[in-house]
Amino acid sequence: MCKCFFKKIFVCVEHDFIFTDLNISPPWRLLLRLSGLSMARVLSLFRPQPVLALVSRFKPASCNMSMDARVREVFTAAVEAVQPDAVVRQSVERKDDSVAIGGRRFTLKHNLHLVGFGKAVLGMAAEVERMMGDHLVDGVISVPHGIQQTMRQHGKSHLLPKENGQIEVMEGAKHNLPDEDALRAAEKIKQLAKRLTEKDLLLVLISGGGSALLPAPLPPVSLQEKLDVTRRLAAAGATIQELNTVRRALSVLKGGGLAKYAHPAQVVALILSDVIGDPLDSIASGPTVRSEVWPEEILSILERYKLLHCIPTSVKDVIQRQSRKDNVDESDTAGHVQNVVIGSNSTALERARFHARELGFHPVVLSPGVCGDVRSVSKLYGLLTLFACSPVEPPAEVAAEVLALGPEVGVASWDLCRTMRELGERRRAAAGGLAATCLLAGGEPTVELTGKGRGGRNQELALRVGLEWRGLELPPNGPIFLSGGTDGQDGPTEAAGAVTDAGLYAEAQAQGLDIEKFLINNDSYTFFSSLSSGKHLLVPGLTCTNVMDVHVLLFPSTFSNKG
Ligand SMILES: Nc1ncnc2c1ncn2[C@@H]1O[C@H](COP(=O)(O)OP(=O)(O)OP(=O)(O)O)[C@@H](O)[C@H]1O
Ligand SMILES: O=C(O)[C@H](O)CO
Repeated sequence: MCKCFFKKIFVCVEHDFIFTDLNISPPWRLLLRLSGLSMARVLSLFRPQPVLALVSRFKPASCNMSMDARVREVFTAAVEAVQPDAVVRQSVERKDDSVAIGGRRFTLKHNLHLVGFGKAVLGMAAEVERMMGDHLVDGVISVPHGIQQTMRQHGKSHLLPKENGQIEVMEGAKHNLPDEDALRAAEKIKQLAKRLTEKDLLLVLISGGGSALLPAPLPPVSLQEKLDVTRRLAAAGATIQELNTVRRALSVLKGGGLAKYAHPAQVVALILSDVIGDPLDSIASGPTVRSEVWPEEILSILERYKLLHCIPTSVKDVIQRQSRKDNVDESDTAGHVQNVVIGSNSTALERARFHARELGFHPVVLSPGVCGDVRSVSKLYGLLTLFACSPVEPPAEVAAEVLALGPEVGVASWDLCRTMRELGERRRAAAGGLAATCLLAGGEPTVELTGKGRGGRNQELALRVGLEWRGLELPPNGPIFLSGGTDGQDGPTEAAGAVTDAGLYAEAQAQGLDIEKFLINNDSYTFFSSLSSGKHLLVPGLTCTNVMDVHVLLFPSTFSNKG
């Protein structure tokens, strides 16, 4: 009886989830509920394209599904939540001749203009066109080289704007580096913004990769000079915040410059975040975010990475000239710019959490901000595995070790304590066995490149977790770990990441593969491709979105077949 009640509540929440996904307003929701239509029918009526993918998510969890299939399903659900069209649908509400975004309503009078830059904006633009195409006057988006063809090949044509519509799609920034094509796109975007009046509404679509797709160096700095500086900084290990602080200082459009050009039009930026903590000024270097440039700050970043002596004079001059560049004028504060984060790693983790529960696992979310070297991160997951799996209470030193790792991996003590407590409670409840639990995290760890092999941070992390598990006494049907990039591409490889189980080390040994040797050469892709015909690789193809990485660690139940 009690179980039935909770099931009903669960189904209601799940249905609300679908309604939100489809952007169906509350009165329609009520009508649809009363009509008794099945959710599959609702899905097919309102959104035929991804119907199969969504319907498949709502099939009951099969007891016969392998752990490998389940961990991959949780990842797929995470990526689905941040599909570019879905995030736009969920945050923009069109009603007659008006649109509500981020709690504000704007009147549409054939006054809508659109610009965008980043790896996910093609699909975002296609959805804006579907929802508001009748009021759209013009649009220019700057997207990665070759992305339209790739999307057609992957059967994702619904994420492409209409061929002869109002949106001009410009491809550039080959290999994620600013180039002449991206420069031309940036100039067109600037010109469009410049033409606007106070009657206009400019939608700015922003996602990861936007910095390289919107280059507009401040004269006399040339594109090549700016590229050289950012490249050297990246190679020296600068963080994305440091990199983009320098980019903002050398750019006409970054750091609020685009919003300044669009003034006095209303500017609304829809942002899909690919930076830990969603700092608005760092995502694509914040072209709609008011920013101040402090020469001392830029110079200290360049000094930190020992680059001060080798930067061109033009760059030095531009930095010194801006004693205090305030890129957005005061009218900005009067509310003509609105920045709205419409999707992030947390959005993906939230859906993953939901789906893990559907599959019968108790979800525990560690943090969406895991960073630091993959060695430290894999050590953390090794230690947390002890909390979930050890037959007796782990010694106090283990908790101390976890807490000591916190600052290195960007996770607060509070989150670590909460996670250890929850894992401990699950273990105690299972009285010496395992309780079906799903540990989730996200972020962007780093790899120190020492070799010349092929790999990526997700595959290397999965491999290192396999190594951490080597010495532990884990049940044969024990934990399974997945690390995957939500963009579908991990480093310069075809895979998004990999899946590791407790038997990985023995499996590699049996096939004559020396894990340590592969790790020294940063050759994780070659390792996983060679092991058991690549069955541990995660290869979803390009996903057309990017909210960094997702980590899923599943512990099965040893008390029922469910695990
Ligand atoms: N052989 C390798 N093994 C492990 N990691 C690698 C290897 N080669 C490159 N990498 C790492 O891959 C990262 C680049 O990967 P990727 O192209 O997925 O970038 P990204 O950060 O996801 O890009 P974006 O933020 O634009 O989506 C770099 O941090 C680099 O250190
Ligand atoms: O484009 C960029 O600057 C990075 O992807 C961070 O948003």
